[in-house]
Amino acid sequence: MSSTATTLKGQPLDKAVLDAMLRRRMFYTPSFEIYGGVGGLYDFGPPGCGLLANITDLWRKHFVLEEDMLEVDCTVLTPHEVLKTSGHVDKFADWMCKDPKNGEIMRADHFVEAVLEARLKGDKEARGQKVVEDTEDPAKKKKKKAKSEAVKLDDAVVQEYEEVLARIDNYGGSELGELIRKYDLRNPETGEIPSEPVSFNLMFQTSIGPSSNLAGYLRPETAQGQFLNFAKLLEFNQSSMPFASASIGKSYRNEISPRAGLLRVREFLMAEIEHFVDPLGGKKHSRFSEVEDVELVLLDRDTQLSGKTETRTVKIGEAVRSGLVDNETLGYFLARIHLFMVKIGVDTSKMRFRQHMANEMAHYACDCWDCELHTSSGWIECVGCADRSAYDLSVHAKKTGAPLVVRQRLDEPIVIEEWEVDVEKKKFGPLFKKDAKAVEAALLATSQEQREKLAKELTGNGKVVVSVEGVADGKAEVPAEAVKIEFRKRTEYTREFTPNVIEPSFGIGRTLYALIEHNFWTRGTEGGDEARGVLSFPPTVAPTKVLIVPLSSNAQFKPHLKKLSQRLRKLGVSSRVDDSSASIGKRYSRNDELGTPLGVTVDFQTLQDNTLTLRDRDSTSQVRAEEDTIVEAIRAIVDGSKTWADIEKELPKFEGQEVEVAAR
Ligand SMILES: Nc1ncnc2c1ncn2[C@@H]1O[C@H](COP(=O)(O)OP(=O)(O)OP(=O)(O)O)[C@@H](O)[C@H]1O
Repeated sequence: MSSTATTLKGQPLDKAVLDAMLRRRMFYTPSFEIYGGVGGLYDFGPPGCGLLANITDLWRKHFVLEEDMLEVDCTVLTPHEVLKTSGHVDKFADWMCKDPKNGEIMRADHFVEAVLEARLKGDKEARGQKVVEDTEDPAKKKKKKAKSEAVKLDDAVVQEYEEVLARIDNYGGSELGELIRKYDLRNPETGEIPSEPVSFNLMFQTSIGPSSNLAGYLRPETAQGQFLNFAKLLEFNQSSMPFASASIGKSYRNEISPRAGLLRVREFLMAEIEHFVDPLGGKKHSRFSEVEDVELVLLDRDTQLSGKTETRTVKIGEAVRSGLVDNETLGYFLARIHLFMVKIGVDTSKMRFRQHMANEMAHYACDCWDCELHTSSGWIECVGCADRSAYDLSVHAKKTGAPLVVRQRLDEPIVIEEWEVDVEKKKFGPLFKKDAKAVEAALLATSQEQREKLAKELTGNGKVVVSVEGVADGKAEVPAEAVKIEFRKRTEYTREFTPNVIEPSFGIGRTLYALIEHNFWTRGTEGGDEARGVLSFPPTVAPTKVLIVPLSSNAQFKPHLKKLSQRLRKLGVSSRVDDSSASIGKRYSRNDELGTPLGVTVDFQTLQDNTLTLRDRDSTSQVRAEEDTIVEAIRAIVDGSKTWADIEKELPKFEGQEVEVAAR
């Protein structure tokens, strides 16, 4: 597949034309623009809102309803302690470096990537080879600044650069610093080597309440709220496993250098699923057989490690059987993500699933695949699908002492001999006051080995000393009257385990933008005409489904327009009347740019026989029939039960207005 961006009809994508159209039609617009704007913040206009709402509605139907997921809506404001425990306070960071001359702050990995790519481009130019733009994600890069110079490189150097680029998401701060020094990477703007990369936490910090002593953050993902509600959700689900929770909501990340429109912003809509599964039994999925023949385009870890980006098309059943995808549940969700993307109108030739390399994975993940969509900004991660193992539930349980576990009745009881800790809760309160819970949690989180040692300490010294995070000196002394540690034998009738979590995490804004590019094309460029943009969204996601146009401003058309709008409204089909003075062709063109799939014209013949014309956005062909038939055709197209080709076969073709459209 070529990595240059093309339109739906294979034309080279003119980003400037598309951007101008999106601005003109107010899909989205920089926030606070009249104050100069703030990087990475965007407002959505009417068609953008329609598109967002339809994508999230389809998402809810495809995942939440189809799979009986338990939807929750948790708060954005999150106390420090929660995100400290989850690891975000310490690890949710990118590497940042600074130009010593002009003070410019850059994301270190993006900087290395941009400069190396510019050098490779220069090498190709020097060798007289064709340069293909956008080989990777320039949304991340200082593309404009990293201009290439036609300088030939050694073959070995080219290979080294390519290997670095294939693993660019894999480096830590010191490695990025080493690369900068080793390859003498300079900011093209100033000719300077940037400073050593330092870690920059991406969370927006705030304080909750007037006394400012409860530190908090705007959540960087919706996941934590779902984990903290796990025990209640399990109970809601009658303690039955596996099950999934889901949430749609805003998340916030203080990106170092937001750019490329909606692709890297500081406030964005996420739709996340946490599927809780028993870690024993190979993480099977009961509906895997329904998707095992779905073919996915995969870019695996080993291919990337060898510095390549070749993909292969594999049935997900095969990928799981061969161990390429770790387990059925992960595979099931990759296939379901693929099917969702197809449903909303993503071009499958511009979609791939890329496996994360070991160091690239988030601090909690044990296997991860990204669904990437190709755009004019290269390959963009739109969905991350990670196996987060038991990480989150375990750390929150350890910190709070809350039992974030599943208890299952065993068919055969088992006898267990082990060290047990009994805490005298009544003594703990007066002894440790506000730290009581943390001390208790620390004791209960001890391993069998530690308990054996502590038991000896308790008998020998009449007290134990345990490490407790967040208390003075990081330690607490627990006297023998407050705790018992004994080796006991017991019969278990239930099994207790911490579920593992498979998490598909969607960025709706990125998906929306990629969808726009995948459905964009232009017509009318033949014969020197100005290009007219079209967005060929599937009817289900199109912001407005029907444009209603009267032939002229004649007052006699008004009752028909009103009646038709009301009928469509009753069917739940969104429509807009355009009774402006522009020609019918212009009015249709305007709506082609908004992605409106159908157009109805009310003309003088309507007044006589109640017939209407119905126009298809993509082919511009039209049919004519009586109002009831047209309304039924609209309903069928919008709910997906019929296509335009079906309607064209059923209803008489109409040639009249097309002449006017074409002759504009
Ligand atoms: N700054 C952002 N702007 C828009 N969408 C985002 C942003 N960061 C993440 N997302 C979306 O949220 C999804 C899940 O987030 P995740 O933490 O996996 O992203 P990420 O790996 O940090 O992304 P990236 O590496 O591009 O920064 C991503 O697949 C993406 O669609």
